[in-house]
Amino acid sequence: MPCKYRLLLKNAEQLVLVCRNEEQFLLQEGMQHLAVLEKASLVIGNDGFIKAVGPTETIQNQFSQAVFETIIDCTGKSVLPGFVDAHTHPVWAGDRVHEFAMKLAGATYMDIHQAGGGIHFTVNHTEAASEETLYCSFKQRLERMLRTGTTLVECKSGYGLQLESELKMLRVIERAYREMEIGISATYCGAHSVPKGKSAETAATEIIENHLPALKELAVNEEVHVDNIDVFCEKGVFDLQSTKRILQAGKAIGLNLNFHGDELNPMNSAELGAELGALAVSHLEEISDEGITAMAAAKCSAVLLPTTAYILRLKQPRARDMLNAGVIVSLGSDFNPNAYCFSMPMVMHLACVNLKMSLNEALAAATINAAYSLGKSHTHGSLEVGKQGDAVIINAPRWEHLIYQFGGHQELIKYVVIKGKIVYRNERVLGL
Ligand SMILES: N=CN[C@@H](CCC(=O)O)C(=O)O
Ligand SMILES: [Zn+2]
Repeated sequence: MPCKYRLLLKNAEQLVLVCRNEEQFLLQEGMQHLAVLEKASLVIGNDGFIKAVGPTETIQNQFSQAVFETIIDCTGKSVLPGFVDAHTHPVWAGDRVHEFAMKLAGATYMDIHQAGGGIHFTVNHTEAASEETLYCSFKQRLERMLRTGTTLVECKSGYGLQLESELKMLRVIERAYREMEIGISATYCGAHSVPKGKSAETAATEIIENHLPALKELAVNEEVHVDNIDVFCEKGVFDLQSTKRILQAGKAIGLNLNFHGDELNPMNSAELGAELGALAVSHLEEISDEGITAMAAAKCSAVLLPTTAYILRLKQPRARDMLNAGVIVSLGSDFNPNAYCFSMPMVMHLACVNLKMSLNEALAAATINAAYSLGKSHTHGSLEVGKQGDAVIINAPRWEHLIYQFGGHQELIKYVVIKGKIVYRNERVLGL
């Protein structure tokens, strides 16, 4: 009886493994020299995991008797690992296109927030929306992410703030986790803003005493699972002390710490993340030198979000200083009603041009390092034997085209594969 496999990706011009020695993250030199095979093939088994990767001829000989459910001829094409989007806010109602115009006219993010817009605007609309409505728009957003090559995405709650509304968002995320192919890392972000009429301190106490026990119970009953806990640690939102209390309580119920910090003002969030053993801190436009040193030593990943700095015209995160200091740099789209971008290829392009990262660094940050920031780099983020078979096949002989052609991903991406299944096939692919 011949052995059966789910998928063979045959004879790619370039097959980008990213890494080949089971690295959990890449730093410095490792990010500069990614593992890339020329004229290579990849085999994914019926369990959805990678069984073999190597030169076309070697794989052909090794699997000459095998039967494949699907074979994709990748001649003239390149294969990359599916992208990992390390930071998104994708469940909400009420877009903020009107605020985009206000920002272009000079209003700052905090001007709008303090006037009751921004997150508050979205919280009001999300509270009024039914679970079904939220699910429908969320599902479409996930499909749009998938079409840009994202195969694992971090999804935050955080437009509920009140327990019932936060739980509604988490149920919506859980439903997609169960029903959709795209991988999801779920984040409780009830401390995304301080509810009107409350102080940060009382809001923190409410979260610690009511929200977190409710999450714990839902997890025990296997109704809703949450992977990470997030806080918006910012001047005028949650101060350092309230952030610390919430994160410590989250850690005590087994959640990974992964929070917003040092975005608009220097808060010592990076130092706090390192001290508490956070997996990641996001934004970091205002990080201190000490924060950079502390994050590098603690192996706390910096999730950089080039779309936010671009849209809000903030100073750019100091990616080069972080990379030179040995910080594990990751990337996320920050998709939310303020930064309406689904596309990791565009995020990588912005990271190269505005954050001065190299192409290789940007790809490592959007794959293996982003997976690390979610505690998933043992299964995701590279094309290595034993890992989940998530891949992006582009119609170009060199993988760099996907970053180089700004916004060109819609015509370049031919297939997106998750666990060896084709989850997106693009009929609109054109030549270079
Ligand atoms: N900075 C805080 N949170 C989001 C924005 C959320 C919103 O404005 O709705 C961010 O990561 O950019
Ligand atoms: Zn965010």
